[in-house]
Amino acid sequence: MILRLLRIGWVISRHRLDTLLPLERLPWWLRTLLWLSPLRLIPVGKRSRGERLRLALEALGPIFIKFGQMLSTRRDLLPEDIADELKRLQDQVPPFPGDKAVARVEKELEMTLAQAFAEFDRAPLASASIAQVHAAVLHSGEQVVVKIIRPDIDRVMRQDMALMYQVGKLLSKVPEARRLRPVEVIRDYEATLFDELDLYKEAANTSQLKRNFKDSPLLFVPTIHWPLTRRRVMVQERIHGIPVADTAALRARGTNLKKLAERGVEIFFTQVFRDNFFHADMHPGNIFVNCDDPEDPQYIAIDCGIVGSLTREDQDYLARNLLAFFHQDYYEVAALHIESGWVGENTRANEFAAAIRTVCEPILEKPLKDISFGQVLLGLFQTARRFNMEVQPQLVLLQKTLLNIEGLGRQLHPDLDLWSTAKPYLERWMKERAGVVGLWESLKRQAPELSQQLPELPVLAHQALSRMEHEHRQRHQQVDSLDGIRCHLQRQHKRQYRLRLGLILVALALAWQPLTQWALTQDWPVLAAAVAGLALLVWH
Ligand SMILES: Nc1ncnc2c1ncn2[C@@H]1O[C@H](COP(=O)(O)OP(=O)(O)OP(=O)(O)O)[C@@H](O)[C@H]1O
Repeated sequence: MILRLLRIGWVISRHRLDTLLPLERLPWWLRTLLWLSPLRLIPVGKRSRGERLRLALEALGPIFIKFGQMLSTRRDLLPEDIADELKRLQDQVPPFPGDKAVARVEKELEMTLAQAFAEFDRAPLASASIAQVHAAVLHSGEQVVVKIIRPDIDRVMRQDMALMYQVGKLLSKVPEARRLRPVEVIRDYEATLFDELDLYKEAANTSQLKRNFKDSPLLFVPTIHWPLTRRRVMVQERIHGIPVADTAALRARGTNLKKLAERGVEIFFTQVFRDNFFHADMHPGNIFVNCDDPEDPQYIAIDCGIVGSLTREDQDYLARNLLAFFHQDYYEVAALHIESGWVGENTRANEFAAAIRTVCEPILEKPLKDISFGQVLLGLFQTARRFNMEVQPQLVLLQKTLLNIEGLGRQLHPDLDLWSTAKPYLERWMKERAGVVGLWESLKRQAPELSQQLPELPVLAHQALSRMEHEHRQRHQQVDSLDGIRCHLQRQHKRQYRLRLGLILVALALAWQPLTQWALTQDWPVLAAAVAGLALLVWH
């Protein structure tokens, strides 16, 4: 541990990472310490700050490299130049010897290699920072790949994470760095990293994704061989597609690249909205194409270590946000952010809408094919951060995936028009979700809960109505003279009215039986009062 600490200290000094800190904002003791340190004698050199940080992370090994890679996607937290440089981080880790791989497999599976496989290639097919992949053949003759977690990774990871936390804690004492929430970011990273170490999780994600796209012409997911899968070893059907980044090979096969690019977008939206389960590590290394029929190309996805899903509410808000963007209704975007709780409820919607307009208008001015969805979301998150938006890890994951999909799609077909591919999908989804079928589905899902809450229903309905009333009044307070805002509020009011009516009807339907029993035992003045009360509730 001490040795590792010394090494880290040396790497930080050699690359003069101290110059990344805003000296004037540091506490006096740290400033003095840095000023007295012999570190200042090392020349900074001509390299940019981003480049120095990248080189330092590369020198520190896989855990730090992966951390840098994750940070590079957090453009909501990092300056552009550093994020760009971190994107270039490569994890070129030398493979571990085949014998070690075999020993690990035998130990995990508790059987000899010959018992498990008919053939096993000791030379790895691929090697990365966390795992190594070997080709093998099962006794059934089926070709598979065996993914094996690096033998020493647990120890290195525990050590490095402990050190990272120390650095994070130190950074959070510096006011300027505290804004970046270093400890939280490190905690997020740790969770992702531990997830990647657990191949059971990856295997389970893969199975789920496969089920979601069963028999789909859009996406193929290889099968997991569960009897030979453990926490540190995973056996999976071998695929033989063309890497999606190899556009030359795809062209040579006469692949319909436009269709392929559009299918990428469709898969993304299907995963996010239909299945609420999306592959969140969609970099080109994990995507292949089955070109058996070049006019009908099918994606193949591997490495489902990182997946994302949104809450139903976030899913809803996201769809409405995107549609509001299509219609350039910034006030609606702002209102949705407040309604969803993504930004504080005291945010002034009109100010927020103006800020979003400033960011988005220049982007949306461009021809459709040049608009980046991912950039729009990024711009939005950056704006929202100024309005104290809490960082939403799932949304950041989604935005990163969207950027990947977009980048990939445009590489395949530069004229890809993401908006028109996505818009009908979103509109259809919203209609289904808001329509009778959606309402019925949602009622069915909530039936057990509702039946438990039935006796409390009148109280709950009353609370919901009061809350709506309160929100409505609050919004009115925010009204200024802008006509657009008034229109918006009217729309909102109508929507709330419909919702309230719906709520009352649902409450009545569910409580119908006890209500009729109760009504039979009452005198007519009591009944008349109850009917009048209900009428008031609807009319008000
Ligand atoms: N089912 C498979 N069939 C054929 N090749 C595979 C399969 N799974 C993985 N590979 C090969 O192994 C490489 C690494 O696999 P994978 O992405 O799962 O590992 P990883 O350690 O998570 O890598 P990284 O995190 O860098 O993406 C792939 O790029 C691919 O070349």
